[in-house]
Amino acid sequence: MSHHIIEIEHLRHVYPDGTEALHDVTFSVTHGESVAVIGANGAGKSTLLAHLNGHLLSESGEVRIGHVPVSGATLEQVRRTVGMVFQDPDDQLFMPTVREDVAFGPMNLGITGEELKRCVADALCRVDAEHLAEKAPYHLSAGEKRRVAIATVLSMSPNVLVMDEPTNGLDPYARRQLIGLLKDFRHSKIITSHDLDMVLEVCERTIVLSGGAVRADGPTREIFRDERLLRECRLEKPLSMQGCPVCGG
Ligand SMILES: Nc1ncnc2c1ncn2[C@@H]1O[C@H](COP(=O)(O)OP(=O)(O)OP(=O)(O)O)[C@@H](O)[C@H]1O
Repeated sequence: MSHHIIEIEHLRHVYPDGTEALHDVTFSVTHGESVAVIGANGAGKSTLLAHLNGHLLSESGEVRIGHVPVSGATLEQVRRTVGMVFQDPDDQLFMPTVREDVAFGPMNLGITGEELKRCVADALCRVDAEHLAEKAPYHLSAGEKRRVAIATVLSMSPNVLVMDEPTNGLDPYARRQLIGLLKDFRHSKIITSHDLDMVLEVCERTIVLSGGAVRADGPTREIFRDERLLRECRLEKPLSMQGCPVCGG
């Protein structure tokens, strides 16, 4: 049996207007791995993530979750395994209250009664949002919305967590909390972000996309030490690796 939870082979994506957003992308992710996908604006990160739970379907190439090829026929099975947190929390929250939003996923999986209550309470607790349970999602601050959006995914206990720009809009305290949460999540995770300091802390492996293609794939610290690669892909070293601007150390 393959030890890969995600396998992507020769994936290409062309949008209806002819933009080739992904070009021959191939990589796999093993159980428990934390992988960052980084790249400049327009590099293809969100397009790649959308293929992992079938929001976009491949016309050319293949995406497999476990042994299951992602296709129209396998969407339900795939989405039980892959929990996706979107870049914009408003795409994830649509019920009258936070509690109902967090309960929506597990209810669809057939969970009811006390078990459902436990799932919801546990997910809200993990993102420190129990006090928001009865609030309307559209009344929440940007950071609160993001935490609740994460809870809607955690409540389904996914084996793979996929997050598009998870630290966007978070204040430093909430960002720090989120980093703790991500480090505690023991299953596989794939994260896109321009917050390269968070990437350095959370992900042991980094894939660099440039112009829709995989430009590099390796240990995060090695990728960030490669100044030429970063320059060519319009990226910058994380601040924590840039040394002290005063003493040069
Ligand atoms: N619906 C669409 N129709 C046409 N082109 C699109 C569409 N969505 C994205 N693109 C194009 O596909 C390419 C990749 O976009 P994508 O959103 O995947 O990049 P990204 O790396 O996530 O960028 P960012 O860091 O800005 O979020 C870009 O050239 C973008 O203009």
